[in-house]
Amino acid sequence: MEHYERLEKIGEGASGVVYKARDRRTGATVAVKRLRGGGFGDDDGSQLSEDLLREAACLEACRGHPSVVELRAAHRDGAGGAFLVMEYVGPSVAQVMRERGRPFPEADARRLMRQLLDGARAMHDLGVLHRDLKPDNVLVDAHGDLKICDFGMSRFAAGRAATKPYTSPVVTLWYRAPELLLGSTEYDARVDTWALGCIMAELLAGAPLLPGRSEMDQLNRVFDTVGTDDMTDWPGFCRLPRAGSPLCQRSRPPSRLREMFPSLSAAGFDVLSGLLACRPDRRLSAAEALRRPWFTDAESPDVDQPRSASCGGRFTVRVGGAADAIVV
Ligand SMILES: Nc1ncnc2c1ncn2[C@@H]1O[C@H](COP(=O)(O)OP(=O)(O)OP(=O)(O)O)[C@@H](O)[C@H]1O
Repeated sequence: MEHYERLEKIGEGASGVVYKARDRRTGATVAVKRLRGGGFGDDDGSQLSEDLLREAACLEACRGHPSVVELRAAHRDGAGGAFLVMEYVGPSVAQVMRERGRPFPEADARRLMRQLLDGARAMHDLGVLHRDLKPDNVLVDAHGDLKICDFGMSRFAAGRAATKPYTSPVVTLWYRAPELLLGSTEYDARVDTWALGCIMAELLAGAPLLPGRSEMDQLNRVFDTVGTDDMTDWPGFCRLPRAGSPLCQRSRPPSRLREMFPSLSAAGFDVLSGLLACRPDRRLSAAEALRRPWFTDAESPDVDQPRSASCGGRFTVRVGGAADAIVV
């Protein structure tokens, strides 16, 4: 890690500490994530963990997409420290929203959601599930564009053994899809699109949509907000570990979502309610959401277009740059 001069700490979470740093060779400002237990000047000799390998592999798969933070390198040092070097982006959406203190107008929310959905569509096409989308894990660059970060919970969906269940719980509570709250271990990319629905609501309202205090409180809030009609007639429902919970038996009023967002256009509400469909098989995928009129009929297409021409196949727009010393 002698190539990087550590500047200030910019974040800390469950999996590691993130520092702003300067690449001594190029002068570029980068973000260095040190896996908890690794070292950045204070090595404790731990091994590069499986988690870091997975995070680096998922980031590398998505590298080059403008809505995904760019991985520059993954390092192991002699002492067993483990680091991810990324482009330095800027503050998180969570920080920006806290400082801003008011909701985003619908046109801005649409521009931001287009970028997030475009990134999600690309990662899902590549078989990557993020599994921890939330405003803290979306960064805002100097142009006001968004980049998804923190692939610490991510994994590849493709190629898994059919018998191997996914981990549950994943996703920070407030953004956790109902099937996860009900204990599903056979979920898919729609857990990410639920989280994106929660983020969309937060951009439009200026406050979290479903700030639960416990898993059961979270489930209660989900059902009280979007109703249960569509969930309980889902064929997979009765196989969910918590389907027998009294919370699922209680009768609920229909969805309150529309009354919570009265000034949102019909096209905007179509996307919001589609992302927040309780039943996962009726929830919009990222690709489907991007085909809805809210995006396709945008009034100002010239200023509201995605930053890459296409995210199918390899998105070549920003591929390049120095993927130096990838050691994964
Ligand atoms: N490339 C980057 N550029 C700028 N800031 C970053 C970058 N990567 C991470 N950060 C900052 O560091 C914080 C923590 O990073 P990250 O989410 O990857 O760590 P974590 O340990 O997995 O956190 P958590 O447990 O909260 O999910 C982010 O919320 C963000 O504020």
